[in-house]
Amino acid sequence: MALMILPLIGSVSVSESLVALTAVCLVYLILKVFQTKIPEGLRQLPGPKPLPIIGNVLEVGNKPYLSLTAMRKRYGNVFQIQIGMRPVVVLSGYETVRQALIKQGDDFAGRPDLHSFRYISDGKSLAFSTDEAGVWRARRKLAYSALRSFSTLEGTTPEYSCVLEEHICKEGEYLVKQLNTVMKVDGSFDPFRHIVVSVANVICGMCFGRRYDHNDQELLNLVNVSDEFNQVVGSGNPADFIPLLQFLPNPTMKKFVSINDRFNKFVQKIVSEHYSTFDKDNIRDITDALIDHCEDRKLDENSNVQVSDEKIVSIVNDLFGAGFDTVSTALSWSVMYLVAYPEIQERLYQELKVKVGLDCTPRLSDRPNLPFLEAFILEIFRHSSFLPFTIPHCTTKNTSLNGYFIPKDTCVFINQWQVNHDPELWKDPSSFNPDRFLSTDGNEVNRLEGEKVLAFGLGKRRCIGEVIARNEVFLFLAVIVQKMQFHAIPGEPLNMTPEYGLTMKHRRCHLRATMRARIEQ
Ligand code: HEM
Repeated sequence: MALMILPLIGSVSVSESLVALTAVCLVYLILKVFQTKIPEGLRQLPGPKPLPIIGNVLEVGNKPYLSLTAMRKRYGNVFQIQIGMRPVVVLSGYETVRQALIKQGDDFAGRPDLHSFRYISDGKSLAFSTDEAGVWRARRKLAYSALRSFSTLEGTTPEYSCVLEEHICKEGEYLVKQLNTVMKVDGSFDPFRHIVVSVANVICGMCFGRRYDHNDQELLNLVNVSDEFNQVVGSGNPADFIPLLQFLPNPTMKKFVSINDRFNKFVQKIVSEHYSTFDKDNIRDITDALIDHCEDRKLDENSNVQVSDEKIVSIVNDLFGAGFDTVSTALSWSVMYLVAYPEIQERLYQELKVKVGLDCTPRLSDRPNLPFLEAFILEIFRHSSFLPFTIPHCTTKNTSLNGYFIPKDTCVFINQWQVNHDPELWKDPSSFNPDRFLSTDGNEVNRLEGEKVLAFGLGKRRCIGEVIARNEVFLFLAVIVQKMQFHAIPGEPLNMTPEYGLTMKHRRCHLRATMRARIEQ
């Protein structure tokens, strides 16, 4: 999940623009009359001058993480742009982002009321909706505790420390077999296509108590839906920024609604099956646990925050949706970097060979013994910054930051990409160098350096799946690097340029892999 917006001006028609022009004049006049006064001692936000209707979209362009990083050089860590008719405050710089999201966390914990957000999970999304603070907090707590209890449950056999480890090890081993088979049949494979099914199976196991075959059409359709979702929201919905367009025919919006509809139907079908087979004495997965919570809550007369059953059960949409796209993207990028840096791939393999051996599958308990793999993962998050922005935030009251006044209900973008490539924070930020995260003897990860990488947001809205995600990326990578060696197809150069979207992905491509021979020991 990430920046949902930033419209491409090309998708607005002439008639839409004319109507919007009239509207903009009216709104401009109204805004002038009611403009909030800047309190004494505070300054007005700096930023580029906006054009009527379109604001600064031309300067922002289709790589906003780069253009907004460049603007920061001119306007500083807190500045304002206008997207369409909506003012947006852009935050950069590690200390400024920490100040806003941690020290002034409550002021910046809201979500903007964007038209398109109303279609995600039928407007009941935990991550995207404008739930009032008490409701959002109660749902977030519930989601967090469901995730925690269903990932730390005991595995089906004592060989696994927990069910999360069991799911990842089994799916990782299955992925290796699958890639080996595809290599034998086709001679190459599309990494994302296979990784996404393996990762989806881990979160499906926890949320729905089921897994899908790598050729299951229902799941593959859903994965494609998520790919389209990413593309549509990445290019933006003009109606989010020029409100009048909400009432006019809008092809982008139509596609967006249909994509969300297909996703919701997939989850809804599984949830209905759970309702009809629900047994209070046999809670099978997160969906059951949420249904059970609705039942228990009805008995709890002291509960002071009212959250509807629908809003409780729909938490599973967020967990499932957020749980596979992000982790698959991280892993798919990791494989691309392995191929781009063969000497790093070899070092990772040697570390696994020495510290874990080649006869047993790696486990979560191996994490402290594999510092180079940990450093590699941190550098993937930093260098790719595949979630260049957090989900947009919104101010919950009139506030100030670094001496600038920011009114209530202002949309706020957090530029994670800028922090991860800030030359004041990182030596030679554009080079891919996992060693930057290792102690001088190479035996330990430098945790303080690691904490500066922004991938999961910070503070009140920080990702609730972070621990699971980090464990998944670690263990999947350990399993596949131990068993396989990845290469580019000779004569086909690797394209590492990210495609802007909800999560930034590499262009779909084909790679090769060979099994590591066990006799190499
Ligand atoms: C590498 C993997 C992942 C990355 C990089 C990531 C990153 C993020 C980011 C940047 C946010 C927004 C933070 C903000 O608005 O300030 C977020 C929110 C969220 N993430 Fe993740 N995430 C990942 C995996 C997961 C997983 C596995 C789950 C669940 C199983 C998950 C569930 C959520 C939820 C529910 C929210 C919304 C929290 C809220 O609005 O209160 N994420 N994530």
